[in-house]
Amino acid sequence: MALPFSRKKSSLRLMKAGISRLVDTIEAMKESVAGADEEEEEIEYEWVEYEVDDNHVLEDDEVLAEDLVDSDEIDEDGADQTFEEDEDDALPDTIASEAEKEQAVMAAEAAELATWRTELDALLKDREERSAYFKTYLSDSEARFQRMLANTRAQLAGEDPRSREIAEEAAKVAAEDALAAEAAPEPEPIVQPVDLSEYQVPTIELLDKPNISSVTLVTPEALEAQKNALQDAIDSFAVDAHVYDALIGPRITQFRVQPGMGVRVESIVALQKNIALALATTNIRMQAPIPGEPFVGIEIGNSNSVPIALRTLLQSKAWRDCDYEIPLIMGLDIQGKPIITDLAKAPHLLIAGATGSGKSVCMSTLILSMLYKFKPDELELVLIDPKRVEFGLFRQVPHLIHSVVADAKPAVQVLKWVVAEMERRYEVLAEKQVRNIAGYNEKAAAEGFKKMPFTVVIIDELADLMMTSKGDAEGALARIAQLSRAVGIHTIVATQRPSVNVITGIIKANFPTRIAFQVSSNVDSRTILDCKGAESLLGRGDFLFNPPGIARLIRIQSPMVEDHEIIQVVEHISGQRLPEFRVDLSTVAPVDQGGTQMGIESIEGEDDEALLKKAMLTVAESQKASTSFLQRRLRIGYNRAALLMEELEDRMHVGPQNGSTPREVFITPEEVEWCKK
Ligand SMILES: Nc1ncnc2c1ncn2[C@@H]1O[C@H](COP(=O)(O)OP(=O)(O)OP(=O)(O)O)[C@@H](O)[C@H]1O
Repeated sequence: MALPFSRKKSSLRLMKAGISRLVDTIEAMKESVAGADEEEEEIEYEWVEYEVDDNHVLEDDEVLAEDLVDSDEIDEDGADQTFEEDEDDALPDTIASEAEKEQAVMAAEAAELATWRTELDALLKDREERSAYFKTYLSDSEARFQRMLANTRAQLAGEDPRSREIAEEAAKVAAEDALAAEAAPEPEPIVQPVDLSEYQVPTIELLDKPNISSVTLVTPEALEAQKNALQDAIDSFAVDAHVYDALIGPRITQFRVQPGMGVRVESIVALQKNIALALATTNIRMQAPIPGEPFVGIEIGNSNSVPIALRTLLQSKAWRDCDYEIPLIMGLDIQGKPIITDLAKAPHLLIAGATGSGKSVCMSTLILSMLYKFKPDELELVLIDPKRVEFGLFRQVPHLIHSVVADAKPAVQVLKWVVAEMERRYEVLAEKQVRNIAGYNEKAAAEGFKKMPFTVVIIDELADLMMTSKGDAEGALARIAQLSRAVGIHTIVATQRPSVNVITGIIKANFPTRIAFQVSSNVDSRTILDCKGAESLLGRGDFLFNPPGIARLIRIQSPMVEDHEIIQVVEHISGQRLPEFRVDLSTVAPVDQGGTQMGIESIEGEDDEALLKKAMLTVAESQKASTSFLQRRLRIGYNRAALLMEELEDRMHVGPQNGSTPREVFITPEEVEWCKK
């Protein structure tokens, strides 16, 4: 048990006194033993003197040896044997036993002494430690005191002591950094800095000139004829509404119809099929009402149309005056007004539409608008093209940080890399104490360090990624979509399969800005836009867009870009600089192969094939097709039943969902007899 220092000190004093007393005792004993030896020698010596002096004349008081002892006790030499024996035996025995005792006592005391010495050593060590601690404490206190003194002096001199402290701290950190920098070699920069001061963004001469002026979209006569046919159709159903006027757009004409007093807009909407019949057209779209206007809009395709040139839009005032962070050219609206959106605000874009509806052309337009705006050090591009045909023309673009990804598996890995890059960027922002990329780039301009580029990931077919590894692809996309806006990472994702297996709830929730090209059914339209309408589009670049922050859809015609235009632009910029790929997939975890269980492919798995056969038999025999019906009859979950129903629809065994009307069933029990085998 450790004693308090004061008590240890006093016990030390006591021990010291005890030791000195013990040493005195030992010395005294030693002296007494030595004294006894000397005494013995003296006696013997005196005895020899008596022997030698034969002629000695006795004095009165002297006694002869013969008087003291019997004559037989004295030998011939006169020596007294008895006495000699007594002296030899008795005296050394006493002394020896005495010495033994003393030795035992000494050994015991030496052991005690050793114990005391150990304790003493421990106490001394403890004392040394305390002394070292108090020395450090003292020097710290002195430093603190000096600081206080300096602060007080600074205050007296009218300075802010905190600024001095901050400066001192900064100097300390700088010194530590310098030491660390000396110790660790400078890491190789991933991308070698390249002088881009000479870099020229492409000129509009590289794009084709528009020839829209030479085409009459709708002749006045045709317009008048359409207007009359529309009015007749409305009148023939005894609905009080008046065709007010028409707006002629690049692809469609919108007739604005004003309902009469007390007429419900629904009564006009109900005439959609009849109006299509009267105008001998298929694709009619109605807006009831046109947001913010007292009209119902009836949109009919123009008899003539001409592709819109990207060049026209790049020359427009809207583009030139645009101050968006990442401006994207979308196209022309119904009135022929250029529509440009800001990807930084979107901040991600989901594009869906049937095959051939114009998605790839639209994505090429979006890429070109970025290439016309950004230098390679301002924008990084990642192009994922599982179809292998769409982005091939862009493979030399210097903005690319990975070669165009053609396979789904590496594509998912690239997405994982983007997640890691996003996290790295957050650390960089934190280091510079800024909240987002805009703040970082402002600071970079003010302080002269390198700006952070925007990164845009463009995926041409999401379905392929979802089939390869649904879990990983969906997880990575959701994570990027949720968090990457602040660090300047954006995604544009397209698919031609607008089913719930591809555009899942998670994807939809994270991609609020969506584009719907023409789709085959209103169910697909609802999957993409949460409302019908995309099934009535005209195809070839005609799309509906819900812009960020606006709660209504805009109908837009996308510009057309031909392959030779893309080639010319890419040659122009790649002639100045070639891409330097910095994405390192070896740093990313491998792709999870188990992610397809819930995907589209799962229907085609062994167990699911059996389930699909059961579903076909059930639907054919009952002539009923609804998800909840399948759910009950096959005793499966809702998601699985919905997946089966979708598959039945894809295989044209059942019709599409049409509001509350039951789906049509196109298969008979005889046709699916084979499913029983
Ligand atoms: N904006 C447009 N203006 C005029 N024509 C267009 C436009 N967009 C597309 N087209 C026409 O439609 C065709 C198909 O377009 P695109 O390849 O973009 O379709 P897609 O939706 O990507 O099809 P898929 O999903 O099969 O790749 C084009 O070759 C072109 O002829």
